[in-house]
Parts: sequence; C-alpha cells; structure tokens
Amino acid sequence: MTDPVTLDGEGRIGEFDEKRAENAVRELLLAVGEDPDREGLKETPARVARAYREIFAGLWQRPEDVLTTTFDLGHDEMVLVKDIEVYSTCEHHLVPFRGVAHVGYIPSETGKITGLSKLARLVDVYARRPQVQERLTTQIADSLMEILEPRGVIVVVECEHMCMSMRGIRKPGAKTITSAVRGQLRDVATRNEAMSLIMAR
Ligand SMILES: Nc1nc2c(ncn2[C@@H]2O[C@H](COP(=O)(O)OP(=O)(O)OP(=O)(O)O)[C@@H](O)[C@H]2O)c(=O)[nH]1
Ligand SMILES: [Zn+2]
Repeated sequence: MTDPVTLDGEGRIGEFDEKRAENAVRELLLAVGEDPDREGLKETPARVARAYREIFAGLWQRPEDVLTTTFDLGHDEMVLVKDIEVYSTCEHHLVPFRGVAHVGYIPSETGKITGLSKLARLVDVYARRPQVQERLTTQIADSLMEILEPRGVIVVVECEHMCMSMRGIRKPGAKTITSAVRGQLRDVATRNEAMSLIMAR
C-alpha cells in the first residue's frame, strides 16, 4: 500500500516508504543480535513500519490542512485549551516524549477564531514528527499566528522525555516546560492571566 503523494510541512513532495522502513527495522533487529525470523518477530518489521507511518504522519501534513474551520464571531477575548495530550518522538533518540500542551490565543480585531478541536489537531501535526520540545512549541505558536492572525498566542508544553527516564541520565519524573509567547500575550498582565489559567488545577 502506498500513500497518495502529499506535501510535507516544508512543501516537499513525498510519501512514507513503508517497505524501506520495514527493511530498516529488520536490519536493526539483526544489529542488536536478534533473529528477525523467529516466530515472535516475524511480523514485527511490518508492524513497526505501520506504527511509524502513524507516529510520523505529521511530516505529511500542513497546519493549514487542520486549521480549516474558522469563524468570525467577533469574540475578542482569550481562548485557551489546556491539557491537550501530547505524544511525540525525540529526534535524538527516537524514543517518545509525552505530556500536555496548553494553547491559547487572543483573536484578531475581526474576531477570527477556529474550532477548539483544531487546536488539538494542530498540536498533533507537529508532535507526529521527529521533534525537540522547543521546536514543537514554537511551530505551534508560529503557525497559529500566521493562519489565524490573532492579536496574541501562548503555547506551553510540559513533557517527560523517555530518553531521560529509561536510559542515559535515568531521571523518571523530570518534566521539561517550554513556552512560546507572541503578540499581546507578551504583555505582563495578559501573560500572567494566561499562566494562572494554565497552572490552575
Ligand atoms: N533541548 C532539548 N534537548 C533534548 C530534547 N530531547 C532530548 N534532548 C537532549 O538531547 C541531548 C542529546 O545529547 P547527546 O550528548 O548528543 O546524546 P547522548 O549521549 O545520548 O546524551 P544523554 O541523553 O545525556 O545520554 C540529551 O541531552 C537529551 O536530553 C528536547 O526536546 N530538547
Ligand atoms: Zn532524546
């Protein structure tokens, strides 16, 4: 099965090469000293390839593909969706990092807003790529600024990185918090209001 040709975030044309991923997983199993032909592993390369297709699906999506529904409601106060679950993949070790994202914005003068679920979809577009948390955070903020032209944006991401928990420094529970703030949300009072909403449990 091959994907239809799609555009990735940078406008490149391409497709996920499932066969190549499958071969690479088989090679990896051999490299770690496993037997990819033993009963339990026979289907694993194909399974992992399908999983990678899903985990990295965001490479073939653009933010404008998901921020489709916009309305001009004239609402000019802050809109904030918090605790959006994030599953992403650390580009250094190809292991997961997971946590939550909080995404807020103050609509444009005309009150251009988007569907709430679209903010969560936007998080997924960028999370489903090989990532670092800082880039994930700024990409969400910058694409919202570009597409909704709001007066301000705040994005806060809190994640635990498996590369710090299950290997290396082995510090499970350590959380990394990153933020990106644009436009009017840089004003101290507005930013503090957003942060108190985000931090309230
Ligand atoms: N800034 C940033 N660093 C990350 C992120 N995910 C993983 N890292 C770090 O990337 C670094 C890669 O460091 P290297 O020294 O090249 O790799 P390494 O030898 O495996 O490092 P250790 O994890 O310290 O064992 C590590 O310090 C990771 O903690 C991220 O989202 N943002
Ligand atoms: Zn890592």
